[in-house]
Amino acid sequence: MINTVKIGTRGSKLALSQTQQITDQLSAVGGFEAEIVPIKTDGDVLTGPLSQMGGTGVFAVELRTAVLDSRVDVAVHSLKDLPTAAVPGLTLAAVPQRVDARDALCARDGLKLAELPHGATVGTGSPRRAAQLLAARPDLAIVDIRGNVDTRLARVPGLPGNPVTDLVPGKTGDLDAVVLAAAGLTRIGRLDTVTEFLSSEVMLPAPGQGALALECRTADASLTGILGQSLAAVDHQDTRLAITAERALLARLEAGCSAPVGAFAYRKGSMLYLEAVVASLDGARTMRVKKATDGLSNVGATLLGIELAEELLADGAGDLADLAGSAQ
Ligand SMILES: NCc1[nH]cc(CCC(=O)O)c1CC(=O)O
Repeated sequence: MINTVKIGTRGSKLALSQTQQITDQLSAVGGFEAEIVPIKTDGDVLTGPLSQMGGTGVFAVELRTAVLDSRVDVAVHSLKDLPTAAVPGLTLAAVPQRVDARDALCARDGLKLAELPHGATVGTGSPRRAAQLLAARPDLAIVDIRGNVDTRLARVPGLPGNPVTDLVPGKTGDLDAVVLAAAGLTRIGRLDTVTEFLSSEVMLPAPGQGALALECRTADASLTGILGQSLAAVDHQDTRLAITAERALLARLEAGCSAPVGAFAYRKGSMLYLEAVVASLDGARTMRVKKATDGLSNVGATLLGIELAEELLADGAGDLADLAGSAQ
């Protein structure tokens, strides 16, 4: 029997803030004490372009190991950073309600995407974002950036909340815009930097973007235990359906987290819709598909994802993009 529930998370400001919120909910529902335990992950330690670090799940592996080792009882992940392959001994016990899944443009001088000057510099480390930006605006100069959300925002001069800094190439104030997930900006209280929320016609988010994943040891997921019950209470069925479809598509494409693949699913009435895009890295060629199912179950959602992936593969998505997402 667990007395104090240990909740593992990455140590970034974003991770700590989202973990604090969900921990408050969990302990309120379960009536137990909870302690947040920051775990250092490879993704925090390694430097270099994220898209070249190879492999999937740099952020997730250490957290998962900590749960398996019983250093913590629950891991809180950003769902989009969680590899699709199941890990024996771990259960995805809760997927809380998703927040805004969109990507957001944070540009200087209040500019929107269409208003950026010809050849403007836009920072992102994500091939998915780069490809879709270039599909909309082939003239843009995409700059590979990484670091935490505040570090990325600091690259754009004059954004609300940025520290007052000079232009330092490669560091501060040197880009016209950056693109980040609206969810992350909300969670650290910096949504006021957004100059445009990118619509799904322009940019489909990463599978799972805006959602969290709570993993625990399979033995503790049982609904007879207080932890399993509390996790079940924060699970959100529509979000789980959506992310199940998105992740099934990603898995069937055998695409890594840095592949130029976007996907977004949502329930409307009695139907579950799934939209997806696969793009060449230069944005010159994109394939977009959409499909719906009335099978509102995890099996129905999984089949939807698989079927849409197979449509993309039959249309040649594998030739369009390096889906394994290794070298750029
Ligand atoms: N890969 C980094 C990452 N992982 C989760 C988020 C925040 C958004 C979310 O929870 O989906 C971010 C930052 C970003 O993409 O801007």
